[in-house]
Amino acid sequence: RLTKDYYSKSCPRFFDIIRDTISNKQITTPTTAAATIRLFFHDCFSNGCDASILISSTAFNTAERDSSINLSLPGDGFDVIVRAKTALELACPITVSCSDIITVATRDLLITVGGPYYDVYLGRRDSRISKSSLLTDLLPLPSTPISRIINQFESKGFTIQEMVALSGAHSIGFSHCKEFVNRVARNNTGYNPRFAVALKQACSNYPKDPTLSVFNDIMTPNKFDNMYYQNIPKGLGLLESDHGLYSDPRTRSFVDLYARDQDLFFKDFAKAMQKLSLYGVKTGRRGEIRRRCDAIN
Ligand code: HEM
Ligand SMILES: [Ca+2]
Repeated sequence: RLTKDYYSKSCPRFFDIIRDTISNKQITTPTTAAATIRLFFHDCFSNGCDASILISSTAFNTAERDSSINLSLPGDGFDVIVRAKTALELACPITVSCSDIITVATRDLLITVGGPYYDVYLGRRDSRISKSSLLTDLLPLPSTPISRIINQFESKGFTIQEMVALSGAHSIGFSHCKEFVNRVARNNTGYNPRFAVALKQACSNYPKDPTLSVFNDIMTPNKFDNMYYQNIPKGLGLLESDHGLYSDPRTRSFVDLYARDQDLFFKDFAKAMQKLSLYGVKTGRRGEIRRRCDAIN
């Protein structure tokens, strides 16, 4: 029911407006791409791509964005969507859904950091609820065992290989020390010993300074490529869940595959992102076109 040309009549400049907004934002704030891709993942993985992640809490409701797992989502991801929505409301009022904006902004930002293109299907409607309490166990943590992560993806229709491909998003962006300091402190973690020392140093002032963070991919941190997979066998995977992909026989061969073949990784990542963008979408009366992305109409 979603179509590629959904806004061609009702908002002909839809794609141009989003592209202008994301380019300006990414040039001034290069962390925007990673921020938005993670925002998209967290929105889609919790009950479908319906922009429920953008809703602000009220006195009566604690929204998804205020659940502990989402507190580290960077403001720049939210900001770029709000900017695009503002521009789109001027051009075509109450026409474009916030969930379609997240989807297209994510695709376009991925390209600005060197990632692959994929077509997006449009016509999503936005959720009318966003509850922190509905998120329990839907999103993976770095400490979640790989078996459980596999289950979380399979229960949403994603194969093990698609899960490994999507994890390649950690080719860009960063993680706060809190997400991996426990692993650094342990023995036999699989870390390259020199990398472990460097991480200890980088996080030495933690938790006095909770903003301390490290690139997910220390080799090419700002470039979307297959370096993430090349790092893992060398003990340079940052999160326990990254390294875990090499410890489990079900995922290990895909890490090796994508480490050898960037074209295949790009092809599979693009396909999996398109599939993720269609997960649990709401159409018709099941959703609405929000006037503002941070509040239900
Ligand atoms: C497979 C299980 C996954 C786990 C356990 C996981 C966990 C995490 C954690 C803990 C961070 C650091 C957040 C912070 O400290 O600010 C992070 C960052 C990130 N994640 Fe994941 N993630 C997973 C899968 C994914 C997927 C499937 C995507 C997208 C398709 C994704 C995209 C990102 C991006 C782009 C960042 C960097 C964010 C930034 O720089 O602002 N992750 N992830
Ligand atoms: Ca990279």
